[in-house]
Amino acid sequence: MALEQSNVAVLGGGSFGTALASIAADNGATVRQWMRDHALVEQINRERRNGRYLPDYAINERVEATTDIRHAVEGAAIVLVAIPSKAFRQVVEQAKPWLSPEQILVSTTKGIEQEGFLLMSQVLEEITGFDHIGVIAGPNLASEIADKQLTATVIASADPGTRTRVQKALGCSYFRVYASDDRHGVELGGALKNIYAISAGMAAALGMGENTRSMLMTRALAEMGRFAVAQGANPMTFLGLAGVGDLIVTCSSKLSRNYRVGYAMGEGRSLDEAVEALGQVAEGVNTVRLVCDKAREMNVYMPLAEGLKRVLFEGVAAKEMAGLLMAGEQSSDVEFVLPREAVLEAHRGEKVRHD
Ligand SMILES: NC(=O)c1ccc[n+]([C@@H]2O[C@H](COP(=O)([O-])OP(=O)(O)OC[C@H]3O[C@@H](n4cnc5c(N)ncnc54)[C@H](O)[C@@H]3O)[C@@H](O)[C@H]2O)c1
Ligand SMILES: O=P(O)(O)OC[C@H](O)CO
Repeated sequence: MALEQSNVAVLGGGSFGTALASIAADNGATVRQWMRDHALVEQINRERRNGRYLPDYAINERVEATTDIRHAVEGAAIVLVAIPSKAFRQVVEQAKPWLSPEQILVSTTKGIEQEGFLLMSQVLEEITGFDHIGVIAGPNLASEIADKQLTATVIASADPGTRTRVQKALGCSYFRVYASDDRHGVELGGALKNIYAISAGMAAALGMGENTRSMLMTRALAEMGRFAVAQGANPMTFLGLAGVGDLIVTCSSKLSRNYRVGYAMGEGRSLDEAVEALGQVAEGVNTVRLVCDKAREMNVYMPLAEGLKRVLFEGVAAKEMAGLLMAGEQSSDVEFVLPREAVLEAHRGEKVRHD
C-alpha cells in the first residue's frame, strides 16, 4: 500500500502517545492513535479528551483513536511507538504484518528490554529489519507538552531522511526537534535518567537541599557518560537535550512518574505501594536492575544506580544509603578531563608512601 505522507500513526493510548498525537495533528497531519481500550477510544473520538491519562487537555480534531492496529499503521508515513518497554515488543509484533520498509518507525519509549539488554529502537530493528528507524528523547513531560508549554526533543537516527522527516512532522511553535546520529546515546540518555529521577524524588521527600540535588544530578551525569562509553555511545550526547536536558526535568519535577515513585518512598511508602499509587509506568524501577547487572558485567562503576537498587529491592533505608555514598570513593570530577583511574592511582601511591 502506498504511503500517505501526511499520515502519522501513534501506537499507545497513554499520556505520551496522546501528547505526540496532538503535536502531529497540530502540525497538519492526519493521525491515527491505536490503543487497546475500547472505552477510551470512544471517549477520545466523542469528547476529544483522554480521561484516563490526560484528562485536562483537548485533543486535536485530526486525531482518530482506534483499536484496529491495521487501520492505524497501514499507509502511515511515520509510526511513533509510545508503549511501555514491557509490552513494546508484543505490540510491534502485532503491528508488523501491516508495516512496510518505506515507513519511518520511531521509538518514544525510555526503557530497556531485559532479554539481551535491548533498547526499544533495537527491538524495532530486530522485529522489522527496516532501515528508517529512530528514537526521540528529551525533556518531554507529556502534560506540559499537551499544555503547549515550550520544549524540545531530539530525533536520533543514522538515517538522515528519518531525521528530517520527523523534524518536519513534529517541530512546531511549542516543540522544537533537534537532530542527532547517536541513536544509542540518545536512547540511553532517556532510559538512564529515570534511575536518578527516583533518587532525586527520594532526596526531596527526605528534606535534602538544592546543593544535594545538584550534586546528585551532576554525578548521575558522570555515571551515565561512563556507562554510555562502555556501551559504545558518544558521551558528548549527554551534554544535549536527551542527556542533561531530560535529567534536569525528571530530577526536578513532580510531574515525572519516576520522581514521584522516589518521593513516595522517601515519605515512607514501600516500592509496591508507590508504584500502585502511581497507576502509570515508571520505567526506572525496572531499568535500575538491568543497568546494575550490565554495569557489573562490564565492570563499570555506578555507585548511585547500585545504591538505588539496594534501597528499592534490598530494604536498605534511603538515608543510610546516602551516608554510605558520601563515604565512597572521591575520584575525578569530569573523567574526560582527568581520568578516574589517574586519581585512584594517585591515592594508591599516597597510601604506599604512608604505609
Ligand atoms: N509520559 C511522559 O511524560 C513521557 C515522556 C517521554 C517519554 N515517555 C515514554 O513513553 C513511554 C510510554 O509512556 P506513557 O507515558 O504514554 O505511558 P502511560 O503509562 O501513560 O501509558 C501506557 C500506555 O500503554 C498501554 N499499554 C500498556 N501495555 C500494553 C499492551 N500490552 N498492549 C497495548 N497497550 C499497552 C496502556 O494501555 C497505555 O495506553 C514510556 O516508556 C515513557 O518512558 C513518557
Ligand atoms: O514521567 P517520567 O518519569 O516517565 O518522565 C517523563 C519523561 O521522560 C520526561 O522527559
